[in-house]
Amino acid sequence: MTLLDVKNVNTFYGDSHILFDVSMHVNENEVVALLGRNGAGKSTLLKTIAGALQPKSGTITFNGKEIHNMPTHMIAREGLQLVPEERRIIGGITVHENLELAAMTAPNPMSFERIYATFPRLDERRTNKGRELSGGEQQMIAIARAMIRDARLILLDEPFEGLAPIIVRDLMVVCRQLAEEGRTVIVVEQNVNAVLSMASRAYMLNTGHIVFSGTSDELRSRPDILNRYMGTAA
Ligand SMILES: Nc1ncnc2c1ncn2[C@@H]1O[C@H](COP(=O)(O)OP(=O)(O)OP(=O)(O)O)[C@@H](O)[C@H]1O
Repeated sequence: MTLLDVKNVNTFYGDSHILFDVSMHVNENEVVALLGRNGAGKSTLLKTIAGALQPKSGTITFNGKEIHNMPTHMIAREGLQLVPEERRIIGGITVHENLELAAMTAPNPMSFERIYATFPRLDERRTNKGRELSGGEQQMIAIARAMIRDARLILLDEPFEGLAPIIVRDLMVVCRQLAEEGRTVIVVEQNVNAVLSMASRAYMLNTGHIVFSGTSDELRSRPDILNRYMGTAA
């Protein structure tokens, strides 16, 4: 079943036209990769889907409901959560308090024990302040907050950026678990190999246009596309 349907979306920053007639869809339980060079419009698309930016035209339907005119907090209540690149962990409070804050605003929060079972590292660091955490641990909290709010669709903006390979491997396992638990994930990443090994399908954005959509296997077999739009062959 289609969970998210983006149709002919055009998004602007002021007079700057950034997304051009972007269409994509995501089925329930899929992990879908969104790829493209720096400045291609990936974050802009995630923000548009999450309601942080309003498209000038086009429609976005989530779980059968039109969401493109809804404010972010209402879209979040519908079960769609953006995990932004900058993570936004609160440094002055503990790991557990960061999670409690997320749970407070959720209609059906997930139990802390399930979160800690998924992230044993956070369990060990429960009483540490946010500012004392490594980049990987901060990313775990950012994903855990979306899980605690019981999001059906999680938008991950460059979750592996700046993280050590061993942490990336752990987070990739978590991303796969999210889909196995019945959640759906869109992941923006520069790390092509990592993201294609998690995602079943991929979209490529270039200067605000979708220039490829297909399965991860199809994209892997097209080094010409990877070279042209990302400057890298997977
Ligand atoms: N707040 C803003 N105001 C004006 N232009 C912006 C703003 N944010 C981004 N842009 C521009 O929009 C275009 C798309 O940016 P976006 O951040 O969506 O790209 P991206 O594919 O996510 O790249 P990156 O990997 O660098 O984050 C770029 O040309 C960028 O300069």
